[in-house]
Amino acid sequence: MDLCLQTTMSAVLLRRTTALAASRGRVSSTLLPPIANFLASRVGVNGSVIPAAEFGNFSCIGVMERPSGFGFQSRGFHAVSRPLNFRASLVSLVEFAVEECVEASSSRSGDEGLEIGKLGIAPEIVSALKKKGITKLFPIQRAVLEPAMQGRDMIGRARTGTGKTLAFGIPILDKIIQFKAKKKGKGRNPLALVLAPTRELARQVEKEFEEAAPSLDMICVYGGTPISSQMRQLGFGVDIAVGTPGRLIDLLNRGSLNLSEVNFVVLDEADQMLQVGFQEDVEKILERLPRKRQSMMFSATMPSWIRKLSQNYLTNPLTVDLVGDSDQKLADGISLFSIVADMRGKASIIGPLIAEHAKGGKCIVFTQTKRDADRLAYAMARNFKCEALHGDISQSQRERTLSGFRVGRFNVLVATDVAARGLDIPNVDLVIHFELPNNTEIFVHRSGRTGRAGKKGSAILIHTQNQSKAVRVIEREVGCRFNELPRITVEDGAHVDMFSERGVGGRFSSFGGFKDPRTNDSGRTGGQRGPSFRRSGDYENSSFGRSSGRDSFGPKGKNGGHTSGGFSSFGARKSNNAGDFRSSGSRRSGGFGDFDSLTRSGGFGDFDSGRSSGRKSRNSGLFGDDDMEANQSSRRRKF
Ligand SMILES: Nc1ncnc2c1ncn2[C@@H]1O[C@H](COP(=O)(O)OP(=O)(O)OP(=O)(O)O)[C@@H](O)[C@H]1O
Repeated sequence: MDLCLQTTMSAVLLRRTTALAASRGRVSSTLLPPIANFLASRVGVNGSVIPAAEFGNFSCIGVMERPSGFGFQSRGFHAVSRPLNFRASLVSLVEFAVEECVEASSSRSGDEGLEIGKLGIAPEIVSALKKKGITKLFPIQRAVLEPAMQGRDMIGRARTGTGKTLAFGIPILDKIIQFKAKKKGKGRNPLALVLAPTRELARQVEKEFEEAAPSLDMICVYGGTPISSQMRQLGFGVDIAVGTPGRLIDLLNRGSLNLSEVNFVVLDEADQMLQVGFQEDVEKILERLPRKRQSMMFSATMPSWIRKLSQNYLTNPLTVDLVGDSDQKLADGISLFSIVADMRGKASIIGPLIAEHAKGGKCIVFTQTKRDADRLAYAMARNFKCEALHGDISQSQRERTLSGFRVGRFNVLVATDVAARGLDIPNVDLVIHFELPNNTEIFVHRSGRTGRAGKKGSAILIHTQNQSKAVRVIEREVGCRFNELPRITVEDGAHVDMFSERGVGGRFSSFGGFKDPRTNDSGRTGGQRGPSFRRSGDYENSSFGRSSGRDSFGPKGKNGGHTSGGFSSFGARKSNNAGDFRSSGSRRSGGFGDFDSLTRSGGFGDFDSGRSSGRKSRNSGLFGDDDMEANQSSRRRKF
């Protein structure tokens, strides 16, 4: 019988679940079946349903079906475990965790009992996580743990920075540790494979796995690094392989990588992995995996097309969606701002924005193109210690740049969307969208580099007056509201010109990591060294903090608040020339010229209509040799 595993529960049902839990006070574990039956009867699902709950702004939809028996028996993996392929003690303890989810929804109170140490997870993982200060499961981890331990295929969606890596990591690591303990031997071929879209993300996932399960042997494979050492390491034997598709295919083709024993495969950032142009590579890899395996897809964004497409790769997938369709899709801690600037003045307002909003922490500025990342980083180097990150930068420099940013050697990273997804860098307090992203998914991911793991942060979208309509589209699609910042005027002397030929091409166009060529100042990290500015009264009075619901949509008009006078010490030059870039003669293909597409495409509201039109061309030099930084100039802007 076809087990209907993807069940949509309406908000009403969620509330009923919550109300049910609340009406009974502390929900005992014995209530789970009645709740499940209640939900099942309402939604007409023939099976059991994990209660849904709300965690603050998290709408938790956890739907579970009867055990399908689909698992790992074919390889004898965990063959001696219970019918559901996991240890009985864990079952009851995970039920307890679910119970607490229900309770949390009613009381919004603490989550005692969710301690990882009490869930029957391998002690090695428990103590390793404890060392990192991780002692309790985050909601997505709670929701995923039980079905993942059962061996269920699944689609997992939760907001950025909410712990998806460990959500799929803990069950996989636990199973492999148990398996190895029983087998008492060293595995040769990987038992788990995680595919990530960028090298940096692959490394991060590997690191997180390694830290959580130090006894397991991991390999991380990606381009731009010598393949021979990866081949050697594979020869010694590994438990888990993490990598980007291009290098994985290379290793497969050379016969160094054998995926025939993979029991678990994860597509991290699945919606990017399955975009047109990238999907073929992923498929080539999936074809080499055993048919019987557990497959999971995770992302903070799951456009409708991916749910349909996922049927090709997953068997009876369970959807665990903590975002939902109607809710706002950004992490709770992110305050959103927008600011109008004309094309030429944009670079000049970044300094004031950083000084005001980064609060001494780190800032990532996202550009649309690699060239603009170089130009802007170069131009900003006058006042800030900053570096560029994009796919044309050598891998070794990319790694130096990222680690320098992590440790605070410099505090401003100017990056293309190669850094938009997944990267978990501590203390990023501010994200600046220097240009509109191509679609709302990218907006969500870029913004999600701040406000992670319950922390607070700000994201500022810079746009021209002409792009106001696109900003409204983002608000609608993401379910958020921008607080508009007063326009910033810049004094002539303080103008940052990213279009002067000094910063174009040549020296800085294909590598990052440059220092301020003029001051050679290496003392301050991220501090503003440039012209001073001050806040206007307007600015102080503007309301900060993202409004999370429609009720808080203020009375401010669409473009209200564009008063001059913000940062009045810059005030000599007041820019009213929105759009004048087009006539400046500096227009480059694929760069700001893209903004024209706003008027050309006329395509608002098509965010969910299909996949990105990004194309991958290994030979074009527009991509790293294997990761998935899209060629920005070839992408169709959806706004
Ligand atoms: N249970 C937990 N308790 C405390 N911190 C946690 C927990 N789980 C994960 N974290 C931390 O939260 C941060 C964000 O986790 P992670 O990178 O997995 O988020 P994500 O949901 O994958 O984000 P993105 O969608 O941006 O990829 C990491 O620093 C991670 O170590």
